[in-house]
Amino acid sequence: MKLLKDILYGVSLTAVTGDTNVMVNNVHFDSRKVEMDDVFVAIKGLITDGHKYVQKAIDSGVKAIVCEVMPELVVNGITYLQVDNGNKALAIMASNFYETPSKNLKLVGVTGTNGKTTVTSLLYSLFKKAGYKVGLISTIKIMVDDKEYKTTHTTPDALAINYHLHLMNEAGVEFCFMEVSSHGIHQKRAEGLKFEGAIFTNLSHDHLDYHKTFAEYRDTKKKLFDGLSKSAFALTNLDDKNGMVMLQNTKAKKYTYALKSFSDYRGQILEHQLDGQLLKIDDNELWSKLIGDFNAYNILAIYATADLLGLEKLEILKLISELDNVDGRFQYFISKEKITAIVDYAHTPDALKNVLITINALRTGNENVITVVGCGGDRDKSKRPVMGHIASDMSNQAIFTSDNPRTESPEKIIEEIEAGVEPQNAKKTLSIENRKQAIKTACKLAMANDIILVAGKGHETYQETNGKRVDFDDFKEVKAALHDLNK
Ligand SMILES: CC(=O)N[C@H]1[C@@H](OP(=O)(O)OP(=O)(O)OC[C@H]2O[C@@H](n3ccc(=O)[nH]c3=O)[C@H](O)[C@@H]2O)O[C@H](CO)[C@@H](O)[C@@H]1O[C@H](C)C(=O)N[C@@H](C)C(=O)N[C@H](CCC(=O)O)C(=O)O
Ligand SMILES: Nc1ncnc2c1ncn2[C@@H]1O[C@H](COP(=O)(O)OP(=O)(O)OP(=O)(O)O)[C@@H](O)[C@H]1O
Ligand SMILES: N[C@H](CCC[C@H](N)C(=O)O)C(=O)O
Ligand SMILES: [Mg+2]
Repeated sequence: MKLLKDILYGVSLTAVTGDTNVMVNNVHFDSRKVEMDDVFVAIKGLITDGHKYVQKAIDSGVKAIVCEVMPELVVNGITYLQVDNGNKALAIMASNFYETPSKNLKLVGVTGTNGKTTVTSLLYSLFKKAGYKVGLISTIKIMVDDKEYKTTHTTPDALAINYHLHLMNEAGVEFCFMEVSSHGIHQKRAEGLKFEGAIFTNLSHDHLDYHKTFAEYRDTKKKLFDGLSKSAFALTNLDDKNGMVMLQNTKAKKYTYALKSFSDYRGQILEHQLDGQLLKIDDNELWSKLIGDFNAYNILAIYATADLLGLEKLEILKLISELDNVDGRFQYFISKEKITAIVDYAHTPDALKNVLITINALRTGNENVITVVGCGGDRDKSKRPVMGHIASDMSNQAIFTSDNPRTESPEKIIEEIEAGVEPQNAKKTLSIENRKQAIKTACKLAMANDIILVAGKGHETYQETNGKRVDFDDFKEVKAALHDLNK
């Protein structure tokens, strides 16, 4: 049990009815989870409004209600706290409830359209290899040092973040690397956290269904940097058009990394092949198993971060050379018949383009590139034709298929992807709604030395249709299909 008054520390209250000197059990923002003596925080969501469930929470025995709008009838014995923003209040209360766990470790947030999972996961592995206890909050999983927890979001809700940071405190974790998505920032899931530093990877087209305009999307990402303290570091990609925008209003110490411009951390690509690339960073050569210009940026970002967090430069370079690809990010294998199959989480136009540039740069002769790709349902529709254009223009054959249709019609999504195909590329495309069949077809079409790219789902192990998830793993599917065809 905790004192309500303590949990409310730092929350700006506009009205209070009842006693704050009471003991409470837990904090929740979902009426279906509250129990006796909990606090219920009512949040205005996109689908429904938490204020509608205040009575239900009271029926379940809560002691206090945090709300933006006071109910007309207040119940005796319940404490009501009015706030301007329920999401913000929830985040501060979550941090207080777990005794500000972010201040007991060095927390680094990573934001940007692409590369967050790659950068956070690589930093987690690098610091583990350096002998530290490390935490990770990512799209793929949450790690409390060696213990793995499942996650449903890239940036979980404030209670889940602070709960896991608290577990990290208990386990003696010293560094935690965390993805900070634009939805997460907008819904204030990371509000009240004490960041040691923040990293910006890049900004390109995504989530324009949610943020409406690109400027709004950019400004949401920027808020992570605006909120940093003077002692924190803010590290940005200087080659990205919006790299410096992120640092405009930050109080933190500013650092830059780049491949093309003069920057604090400068890198150069000397050589690249399918199994890795040779880079030059700070006058030292470094071999990395991760390929593609985009990974050169990711490597520079982790090099700079490790340096800013106090690791020795030469040790960092040695450890980077030991790092493997992150699950579902340019994960590849070569079949008996020398067909290369690559599974990659490219689910945005920019990521797809980067991956195809990287693949095309690896071609040595007239081998074909066959791309299997789809776009998620209930997500930004405007990226669909753009991805259709990129896939068909940059591959010899593009097969459009389903990628988590969610509540939308898979055929309609595919039609929207097809709409971006230019007439001269039309004969290079096929549409096969069933992803398994699409992958099989790609494998049938492939000949020795060809490259198959299966894009969009990366590490995901499911296909989601109408709220139901069925097991599906691109890497297993493409491996099995090539094997069955004896390739
Ligand atoms: C669009 C979006 O981000 N929605 C998030 C939002 O849900 P919402 O606004 O729809 O909430 P709602 O259903 O309207 O409910 C409003 C409130 O009423 C409460 N409620 C509801 C019903 C009830 O019976 N009782 C009750 O108390 C709910 O708990 C909630 O507090 O708040 C929920 C609770 O935190 C999130 O789970 C949910 O994420 C949904 C599932 C989601 O798919 N989010 C994706 C888009 C997302 O966040 N993605 C980013 C990564 C994107 C990227 O960068 O690529 C991420 O960080 O994962
Ligand atoms: N620095 C980068 N710049 C551009 N593209 C990248 C970069 N790093 C990775 N990618 C591409 O984007 C895909 C997604 O990468 P990653 O999962 O690291 O991004 P993310 O930001 O975590 O995405 P999400 O928003 O879904 O969490 C990769 O599979 C790769 O194709
Ligand atoms: N974090 C991204 C992941 C997209 C992955 C793709 N496979 C899809 O389901 O759209 C999102 O929620 O938009
Ligand atoms: Mg991610």
